[in-house]
Amino acid sequence: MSEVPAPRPGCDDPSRAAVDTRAPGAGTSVQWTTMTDEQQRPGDRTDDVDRGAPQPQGWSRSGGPSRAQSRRLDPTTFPASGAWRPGDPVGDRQHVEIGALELEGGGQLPGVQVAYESWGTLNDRRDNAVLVLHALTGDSHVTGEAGPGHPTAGWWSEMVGPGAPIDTDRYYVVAPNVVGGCQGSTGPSSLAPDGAPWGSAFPIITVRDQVAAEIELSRSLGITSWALVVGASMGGLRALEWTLLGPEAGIEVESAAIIASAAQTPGDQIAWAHPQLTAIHADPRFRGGDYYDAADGDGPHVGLGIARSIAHTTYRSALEFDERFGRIPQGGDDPMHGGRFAVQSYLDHHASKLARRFDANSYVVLTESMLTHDLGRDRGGVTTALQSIRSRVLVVGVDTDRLFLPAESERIAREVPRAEPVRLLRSAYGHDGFLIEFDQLGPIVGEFLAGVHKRR
Ligand SMILES: CC(=O)SCCNC(=O)CCNC(=O)[C@H](O)C(C)(C)COP(=O)(O)OP(=O)(O)OC[C@H]1O[C@@H](n2cnc3c(N)ncnc32)[C@H](O)[C@@H]1OP(=O)(O)O
Ligand SMILES: N[C@@H](CCO)C(=O)O
Repeated sequence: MSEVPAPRPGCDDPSRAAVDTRAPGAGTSVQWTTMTDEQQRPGDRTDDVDRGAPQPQGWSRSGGPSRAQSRRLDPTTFPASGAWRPGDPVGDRQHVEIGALELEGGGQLPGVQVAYESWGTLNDRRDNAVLVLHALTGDSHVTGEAGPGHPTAGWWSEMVGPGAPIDTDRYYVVAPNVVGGCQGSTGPSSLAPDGAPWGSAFPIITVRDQVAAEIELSRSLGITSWALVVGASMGGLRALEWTLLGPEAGIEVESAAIIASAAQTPGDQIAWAHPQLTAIHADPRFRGGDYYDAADGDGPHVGLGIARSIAHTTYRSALEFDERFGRIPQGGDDPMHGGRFAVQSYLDHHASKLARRFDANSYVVLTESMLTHDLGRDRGGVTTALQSIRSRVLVVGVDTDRLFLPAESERIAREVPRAEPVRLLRSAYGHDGFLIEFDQLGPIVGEFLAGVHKRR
């Protein structure tokens, strides 16, 4: 690797993770972190995904070390669904009812509600609105603390706020929860007209359906022009669709920023998603999608956790895993005696975190919407669709992204008439670079937005 980023602030915080001073990563300037057993919270001690009944420890029948070692967590720490439900603390959410949504695949989703958060003030000219679109397991909590109603702190606090690149002293920022998700907009955990959660009956929805709901949200808010629609990853898919569906619906998209995303989901990404979906479907506690009345610990947290650990692998880079974790065992574990390597513990940790805060059906519904994403569908192909975009467009990729390859970003920048030359974040972190490399991303987005404003 020719270039590595500077050490990240916060990585040296011993309460967060122990600095790994062992061989992997030595010689690079990246301050990789890992974590000792002692620093894990008690509930996460051997992390994380319930792997079934306790296994015998000790020696195998072959006389060699046994592979079987219990890593069982208390399954009751996993809710059947981590979805936000009516009656839960609303936090900073607001809700609008948009009625029935006609679906691209046919049929309709009745009684749709969109939950969103907003910051700043819409000016008198109504030309300072910015729409921020979250990724697969993100939500409307773009900035702000974790707290009642918000399981995680804002995922883009460095990007959105007073004086930030998307300056809420200047712009009115709106972030909806995606339809099909689990944080307050209608999704599989919502109640269907029969009064029971949708579960397995929730229809297939597409990225265009999600954007159609966001267009109705715009109308409800009286916004007929967005200064910027910005999204990363799955949010970038929606932002791209916005550039075409918005104007068709009479809503201007003055500019769009498409970050670590693609115009059409490639086969490689479909392949990565397949075992994730299979893991959820294969979990007997998924029950085909009808698990909402299950007790804590009796929901599909195993399948969802496996899906997340596969996905998380694609969100990071091979370089990081090799240099940050390498072959280091986790804490006192001995992989020769059934213990884990640190990278396994790390993936288990992210698996269990998501399984506690997300909903398995939403994971399936949103992943499927990503798989069918194709900007060119019914528009004469991707190139024709990209060439018909009239908005100013900023395209940002991450050089080590192995999920949304930089070539996907380059294609968008090449084909969209008013796109700027592609910008690549240089990062060791892969796809998640858009959640980490704020020193690079902040100025890129901030200057683009300032330029849009200036050119008016
Ligand atoms: C646009 C959107 O909508 S984003 C979607 C919503 N956000 C997400 O899904 C983000 C999920 N989180 C992540 O992907 C990452 O944590 C990021 C991108 C936010 C931050 O990345 P980084 O700062 O590099 O964090 P990293 O990947 O090292 O994870 C840190 C966690 O791993 C834990 N960890 C590190 N090493 C180990 C280990 N060996 N064993 C177990 N856990 C470990 C840390 O203790 C820390 O735990 P915590 O988050 O519970 O405090
Ligand atoms: N960490 C992000 C990556 C996918 O863009 C998410 O979970 O949504």
